[in-house]
Amino acid sequence: MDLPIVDFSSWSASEGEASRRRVAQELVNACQQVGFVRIINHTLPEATLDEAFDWMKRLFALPEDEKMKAPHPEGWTVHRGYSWPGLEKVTQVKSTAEYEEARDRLREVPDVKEVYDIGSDKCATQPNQWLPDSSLPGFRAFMSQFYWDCDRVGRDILRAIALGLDLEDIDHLTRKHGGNNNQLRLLHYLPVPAEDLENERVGRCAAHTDWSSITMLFQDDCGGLEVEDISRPAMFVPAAPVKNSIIMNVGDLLQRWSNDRLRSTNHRVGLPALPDRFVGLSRMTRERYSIPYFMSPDDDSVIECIPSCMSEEEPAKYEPITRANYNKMRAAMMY
Ligand SMILES: O=C(O)CCC(=O)C(=O)O
Ligand SMILES: [Fe+2]
Repeated sequence: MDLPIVDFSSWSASEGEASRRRVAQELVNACQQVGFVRIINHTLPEATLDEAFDWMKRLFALPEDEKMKAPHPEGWTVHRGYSWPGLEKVTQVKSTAEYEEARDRLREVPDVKEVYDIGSDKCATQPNQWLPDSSLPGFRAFMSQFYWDCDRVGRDILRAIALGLDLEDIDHLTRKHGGNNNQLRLLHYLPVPAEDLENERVGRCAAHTDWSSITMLFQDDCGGLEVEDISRPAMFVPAAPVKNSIIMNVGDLLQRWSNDRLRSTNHRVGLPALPDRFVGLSRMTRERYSIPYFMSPDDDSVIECIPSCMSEEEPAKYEPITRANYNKMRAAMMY
Protein backbone atom coordinates (compact mmCIF):
# COMPACT_ATOMS: atom_id res chain seq x y z
CA MET A 1 0.00 0.00 0.00
CA ASP A 2 1.47 3.33 -1.09
CA LEU A 3 -0.05 6.48 0.30
CA PRO A 4 -2.34 8.16 -2.25
CA ILE A 5 -0.75 11.30 -3.69
CA VAL A 6 -2.63 14.54 -4.17
CA ASP A 7 -1.01 17.27 -6.25
CA PHE A 8 -2.08 20.55 -4.74
CA SER A 9 -0.77 22.72 -7.60
CA SER A 10 -4.22 22.47 -9.19
CA TRP A 11 -5.83 23.88 -6.06
CA SER A 12 -4.70 27.47 -6.72
CA ALA A 13 -7.54 29.80 -7.74
CA SER A 14 -6.07 30.41 -11.20
CA GLU A 15 -6.53 26.74 -12.13
CA GLY A 16 -10.30 27.05 -12.44
CA GLU A 17 -13.22 25.37 -10.75
CA ALA A 18 -12.99 21.98 -12.44
CA SER A 19 -9.38 21.44 -11.37
CA ARG A 20 -10.16 22.53 -7.85
CA ARG A 21 -13.03 20.10 -7.63
CA ARG A 22 -10.82 17.30 -8.90
CA VAL A 23 -8.21 17.97 -6.21
CA ALA A 24 -10.94 18.16 -3.56
CA GLN A 25 -12.45 14.88 -4.70
CA GLU A 26 -9.10 13.09 -4.75
CA LEU A 27 -8.36 14.35 -1.28
CA VAL A 28 -11.69 13.23 0.15
CA ASN A 29 -11.42 9.83 -1.56
CA ALA A 30 -8.03 9.33 0.09
CA CYS A 31 -9.41 10.43 3.46
CA GLN A 32 -12.20 7.88 3.13
CA GLN A 33 -10.15 4.97 1.85
CA VAL A 34 -6.84 5.37 3.65
CA GLY A 35 -7.11 8.27 6.10
CA PHE A 36 -3.58 9.27 5.05
CA VAL A 37 -2.46 11.15 1.95
CA ARG A 38 0.74 12.61 0.61
CA ILE A 39 0.29 16.20 -0.55
CA ILE A 40 2.80 17.52 -3.06
CA ASN A 41 3.18 20.99 -4.58
CA HIS A 42 1.64 22.74 -1.59
CA THR A 43 2.44 26.37 -0.85
CA LEU A 44 4.95 25.96 2.00
CA PRO A 45 8.30 26.91 0.45
CA GLU A 46 11.14 24.38 0.58
CA ALA A 47 13.39 27.00 2.19
CA THR A 48 10.92 27.48 5.04
CA LEU A 49 10.77 23.75 5.73
CA ASP A 50 14.56 23.44 5.61
CA GLU A 51 14.81 26.32 8.04
CA ALA A 52 12.29 24.72 10.40
CA PHE A 53 14.38 21.54 10.55
CA ASP A 54 17.57 23.57 11.07
CA TRP A 55 16.02 25.40 14.02
CA MET A 56 14.78 22.26 15.66
CA LYS A 57 18.18 20.60 15.31
CA ARG A 58 19.76 23.60 17.00
CA LEU A 59 17.14 23.47 19.74
CA PHE A 60 17.65 19.81 20.58
CA ALA A 61 21.44 20.20 20.38
CA LEU A 62 21.34 22.65 23.30
CA PRO A 63 22.65 21.38 26.64
CA GLU A 64 19.98 19.75 28.81
CA ASP A 65 19.99 22.60 31.35
CA GLU A 66 19.22 25.12 28.58
CA LYS A 67 16.28 23.07 27.26
CA MET A 68 15.02 22.67 30.81
CA LYS A 69 14.52 26.42 30.98
CA ALA A 70 11.22 25.78 29.19
CA PRO A 71 10.00 22.51 30.71
CA HIS A 72 6.66 20.96 29.87
CA PRO A 73 4.43 21.85 32.86
CA GLU A 74 3.62 18.94 35.14
CA GLY A 75 0.35 17.09 34.55
CA TRP A 76 -1.70 16.67 31.42
CA THR A 77 -3.55 19.94 31.02
CA VAL A 78 -0.88 21.96 29.21
CA HIS A 79 0.96 20.59 26.19
CA ARG A 80 3.70 23.10 25.69
CA GLY A 81 7.44 23.32 26.17
CA TYR A 82 10.17 20.74 26.42
CA SER A 83 9.52 17.10 27.31
CA TRP A 84 12.62 15.02 27.94
CA PRO A 85 12.95 11.42 26.72
CA GLY A 86 10.39 9.12 28.31
CA LEU A 87 8.07 11.79 29.68
CA GLU A 88 5.41 11.47 27.06
CA LYS A 89 3.50 8.40 26.07
CA VAL A 90 0.77 8.19 23.49
CA THR A 91 -2.04 5.85 24.45
CA GLN A 92 -5.37 4.94 23.01
CA VAL A 93 -7.46 4.18 26.09
CA LYS A 94 -10.49 6.31 26.85
CA SER A 95 -11.44 5.67 30.52
CA THR A 96 -9.53 6.53 33.67
CA ALA A 97 -9.27 3.01 35.06
CA GLU A 98 -8.15 1.61 31.74
CA TYR A 99 -5.79 4.54 31.45
CA GLU A 100 -3.98 3.94 34.72
CA GLU A 101 -3.37 0.35 33.87
CA ALA A 102 -2.24 1.10 30.34
CA ARG A 103 -0.05 3.95 31.53
CA ASP A 104 1.84 1.72 33.93
CA ARG A 105 2.26 -0.91 31.25
CA LEU A 106 3.44 1.61 28.64
CA ARG A 107 5.89 3.26 30.96
CA GLU A 108 7.84 0.02 31.16
CA VAL A 109 8.80 0.64 27.52
CA PRO A 110 10.34 4.11 27.52
CA ASP A 111 10.02 6.23 24.39
CA VAL A 112 13.37 7.45 23.20
CA LYS A 113 12.37 10.87 22.01
CA GLU A 114 12.40 14.45 23.15
CA VAL A 115 9.63 16.86 22.26
CA TYR A 116 9.07 20.60 22.14
CA ASP A 117 5.45 21.74 21.80
CA ILE A 118 4.41 25.16 20.56
CA GLY A 119 1.02 26.80 20.17
CA SER A 120 -0.42 30.21 19.46
CA ASP A 121 0.58 32.96 21.88
CA LYS A 122 -3.13 33.85 21.90
CA CYS A 123 -4.18 30.49 23.36
CA ALA A 124 -4.90 31.40 26.99
CA THR A 125 -5.48 27.84 28.22
CA GLN A 126 -2.20 26.55 26.78
CA PRO A 127 0.49 29.11 27.54
CA ASN A 128 3.60 28.73 25.42
CA GLN A 129 6.76 27.79 27.31
CA TRP A 130 9.36 29.74 25.35
CA LEU A 131 13.05 29.44 26.05
CA PRO A 132 14.66 32.74 27.00
CA ASP A 133 15.62 34.33 23.69
CA SER A 134 19.26 34.36 24.82
CA SER A 135 19.25 30.52 24.81
CA LEU A 136 18.54 30.38 21.08
CA PRO A 137 18.14 33.84 19.54
CA GLY A 138 15.70 33.84 16.62
CA PHE A 139 14.04 30.52 17.47
CA ARG A 140 10.89 32.01 18.91
CA ALA A 141 10.46 34.49 16.04
CA PHE A 142 10.89 31.79 13.40
CA MET A 143 8.63 29.24 15.07
CA SER A 144 5.88 31.82 15.72
CA GLN A 145 5.86 32.63 12.01
CA PHE A 146 6.07 28.96 11.01
CA TYR A 147 3.05 28.20 13.20
CA TRP A 148 0.94 30.60 11.14
CA ASP A 149 2.46 29.47 7.83
CA CYS A 150 1.32 25.94 8.64
CA ASP A 151 -2.11 27.21 9.71
CA ARG A 152 -2.54 28.85 6.31
CA VAL A 153 -1.78 25.60 4.47
CA GLY A 154 -3.94 23.59 6.87
CA ARG A 155 -6.88 25.90 6.24
CA ASP A 156 -6.50 25.38 2.52
CA ILE A 157 -6.64 21.63 3.06
CA LEU A 158 -9.76 22.02 5.22
CA ARG A 159 -11.38 24.05 2.44
CA ALA A 160 -10.56 21.36 -0.09
CA ILE A 161 -12.07 18.74 2.21
CA ALA A 162 -15.24 20.84 2.58
CA LEU A 163 -15.53 21.11 -1.20
CA GLY A 164 -14.85 17.38 -1.65
CA LEU A 165 -17.61 16.64 0.87
CA ASP A 166 -20.03 18.68 -1.27
CA LEU A 167 -20.60 21.28 1.41
CA GLU A 168 -22.25 24.41 0.06
CA ASP A 169 -20.13 26.55 2.36
CA ILE A 170 -16.49 25.93 1.51
CA ASP A 171 -15.59 27.49 4.88
CA HIS A 172 -17.82 25.12 6.86
CA LEU A 173 -14.74 23.65 8.60
CA THR A 174 -12.39 26.64 8.59
CA ARG A 175 -15.01 28.82 10.27
CA LYS A 176 -14.55 26.69 13.39
CA HIS A 177 -10.76 26.84 13.18
CA GLY A 178 -9.76 30.32 14.30
CA GLY A 179 -6.15 29.08 14.30
CA ASN A 180 -5.30 29.54 17.96
CA ASN A 181 -5.84 25.92 18.95
CA ASN A 182 -3.33 24.24 16.70
CA GLN A 183 -0.22 22.51 17.99
CA LEU A 184 3.21 22.57 16.42
CA ARG A 185 5.29 19.70 17.73
CA LEU A 186 9.01 19.31 17.23
CA LEU A 187 10.11 15.69 17.65
CA HIS A 188 13.59 14.30 18.01
CA TYR A 189 13.92 10.52 18.11
CA LEU A 190 17.28 9.63 19.63
CA PRO A 191 19.66 7.07 18.15
CA VAL A 192 18.97 3.62 19.55
CA PRO A 193 20.29 0.09 18.88
CA ALA A 194 17.96 -1.52 16.32
CA GLU A 195 17.75 -4.58 18.54
CA ASP A 196 16.21 -2.60 21.40
CA LEU A 197 13.42 -1.46 19.08
CA GLU A 198 12.99 -4.96 17.66
CA ASN A 199 12.69 -6.46 21.15
CA GLU A 200 10.43 -3.64 22.27
CA ARG A 201 12.79 -2.71 25.07
CA VAL A 202 12.32 0.85 23.89
CA GLY A 203 9.79 2.50 21.58
CA ARG A 204 9.68 5.50 19.26
CA CYS A 205 5.97 6.18 19.08
CA ALA A 206 3.36 3.49 19.82
CA ALA A 207 0.38 2.92 17.52
CA HIS A 208 -2.25 5.62 17.97
CA THR A 209 -4.70 7.85 16.17
CA ASP A 210 -4.49 11.65 16.42
CA TRP A 211 -7.32 13.55 18.09
CA SER A 212 -6.92 16.60 15.86
CA SER A 213 -9.23 17.44 12.99
CA ILE A 214 -6.33 16.99 10.59
CA THR A 215 -2.58 16.54 11.08
CA MET A 216 0.15 17.61 8.68
CA LEU A 217 3.45 15.82 9.13
CA PHE A 218 6.87 16.89 7.89
CA GLN A 219 9.64 14.34 8.29
CA ASP A 220 13.34 14.08 7.53
CA ASP A 221 14.79 11.36 5.30
CA CYS A 222 15.26 8.77 8.03
CA GLY A 223 11.89 7.01 7.75
CA GLY A 224 10.08 4.94 10.34
CA LEU A 225 6.48 6.18 10.09
CA GLU A 226 4.08 3.30 9.53
CA VAL A 227 0.39 3.46 8.70
CA GLU A 228 -2.12 0.72 9.39
CA ASP A 229 -3.60 -0.81 6.26
CA ILE A 230 -7.37 -0.48 6.73
CA SER A 231 -8.00 -3.54 4.55
CA ARG A 232 -5.57 -5.65 6.62
CA PRO A 233 -5.96 -4.66 10.27
CA ALA A 234 -2.78 -4.90 12.39
CA MET A 235 -0.61 -4.71 9.24
CA PHE A 236 1.50 -1.57 9.28
CA VAL A 237 2.97 -0.23 6.08
CA PRO A 238 5.95 2.18 5.91
CA ALA A 239 5.13 5.69 4.71
CA ALA A 240 8.40 6.56 3.04
CA PRO A 241 9.76 10.07 3.47
CA VAL A 242 9.57 12.27 0.37
CA LYS A 243 11.30 15.63 0.69
CA ASN A 244 8.97 18.64 0.93
CA SER A 245 5.80 16.61 0.79
CA ILE A 246 3.24 16.85 3.56
CA ILE A 247 1.78 13.67 4.93
CA MET A 248 -1.75 14.64 5.90
CA ASN A 249 -4.00 12.47 8.00
CA VAL A 250 -7.50 12.64 9.37
CA GLY A 251 -7.77 12.88 13.17
CA ASP A 252 -10.44 11.44 15.45
CA LEU A 253 -12.27 14.73 15.66
CA LEU A 254 -12.83 14.95 11.90
CA GLN A 255 -13.76 11.27 11.79
CA ARG A 256 -16.48 11.94 14.36
CA TRP A 257 -17.50 15.18 12.64
CA SER A 258 -17.87 13.34 9.32
CA ASN A 259 -19.97 10.53 10.82
CA ASP A 260 -17.05 8.13 10.30
CA ARG A 261 -16.89 8.78 6.56
CA LEU A 262 -13.35 10.10 6.81
CA ARG A 263 -11.00 7.70 8.55
CA SER A 264 -8.69 8.41 11.45
CA THR A 265 -6.11 5.73 10.82
CA ASN A 266 -3.76 4.12 13.31
CA HIS A 267 -0.08 4.90 12.84
CA ARG A 268 3.19 4.50 14.71
CA VAL A 269 6.90 5.12 14.45
CA GLY A 270 9.19 2.13 14.56
CA LEU A 271 12.39 0.97 13.00
CA PRO A 272 13.26 2.80 9.76
CA ALA A 273 12.49 0.55 6.81
CA LEU A 274 15.85 0.85 5.09
CA PRO A 275 18.81 -1.17 6.42
CA ASP A 276 21.23 1.62 5.46
CA ARG A 277 19.72 3.60 8.29
CA PHE A 278 21.70 1.46 10.74
CA VAL A 279 25.37 1.82 11.52
CA GLY A 280 27.96 -0.29 13.30
CA LEU A 281 27.88 -3.64 15.03
CA SER A 282 25.07 -2.70 17.38
CA ARG A 283 23.14 -1.42 14.32
CA MET A 284 22.57 2.00 15.82
CA THR A 285 19.45 3.49 14.27
CA ARG A 286 19.96 7.03 13.07
CA GLU A 287 18.33 9.84 14.97
CA ARG A 288 15.15 11.14 13.37
CA TYR A 289 13.45 14.52 13.29
CA SER A 290 9.81 15.11 12.45
CA ILE A 291 7.28 17.90 12.81
CA PRO A 292 3.61 17.06 13.19
CA TYR A 293 1.20 20.01 13.07
CA PHE A 294 -2.21 19.32 14.58
CA MET A 295 -5.14 21.47 13.43
CA SER A 296 -7.94 21.82 15.98
CA PRO A 297 -11.12 23.86 16.20
CA ASP A 298 -11.74 26.63 18.74
CA ASP A 299 -12.65 25.54 22.29
CA ASP A 300 -16.30 26.55 22.09
CA SER A 301 -16.83 25.18 18.56
CA VAL A 302 -19.54 22.56 18.55
CA ILE A 303 -18.58 19.49 16.58
CA GLU A 304 -21.81 18.31 15.06
CA CYS A 305 -22.31 15.89 12.18
CA ILE A 306 -21.40 17.52 8.84
CA PRO A 307 -24.71 17.88 6.94
CA SER A 308 -23.52 16.13 3.79
CA CYS A 309 -22.29 13.13 5.82
CA MET A 310 -25.70 12.02 7.07
CA SER A 311 -28.90 10.91 5.46
CA GLU A 312 -32.07 9.08 6.38
CA GLU A 313 -30.35 5.74 5.93
CA GLU A 314 -27.26 6.97 7.72
CA PRO A 315 -28.26 9.19 10.65
CA ALA A 316 -25.73 11.04 12.82
CA LYS A 317 -23.96 8.55 15.11
CA TYR A 318 -22.52 10.99 17.64
CA GLU A 319 -23.89 13.65 19.96
CA PRO A 320 -22.65 17.18 19.36
CA ILE A 321 -19.65 17.97 21.61
CA THR A 322 -17.56 21.09 22.08
CA ARG A 323 -13.93 20.83 21.16
CA ALA A 324 -13.05 21.75 24.77
CA ASN A 325 -14.98 18.79 26.16
CA TYR A 326 -13.70 16.49 23.48
CA ASN A 327 -10.13 17.45 24.26
CA LYS A 328 -10.57 17.03 27.99
CA MET A 329 -11.64 13.48 27.32
CA ARG A 330 -8.55 12.80 25.21
CA ALA A 331 -5.83 14.81 26.95
CA ALA A 332 -6.23 12.95 30.23
CA MET A 333 -4.76 9.91 28.52
CA MET A 334 -1.45 11.45 27.61
CA TYR A 335 0.77 11.97 30.63
O1 LIG B 1 7.05 11.34 14.08
C1 LIG B 1 6.20 10.94 13.29
O2 LIG B 1 6.48 10.67 12.13
C2 LIG B 1 4.76 10.78 13.69
C3 LIG B 1 4.43 11.35 15.02
C4 LIG B 1 2.97 11.21 15.35
O3 LIG B 1 2.27 10.43 14.79
C5 LIG B 1 2.37 12.07 16.39
O4 LIG B 1 3.11 12.80 17.07
O5 LIG B 1 1.13 12.05 16.51
FE1 LIG C 1 0.19 10.79 15.21
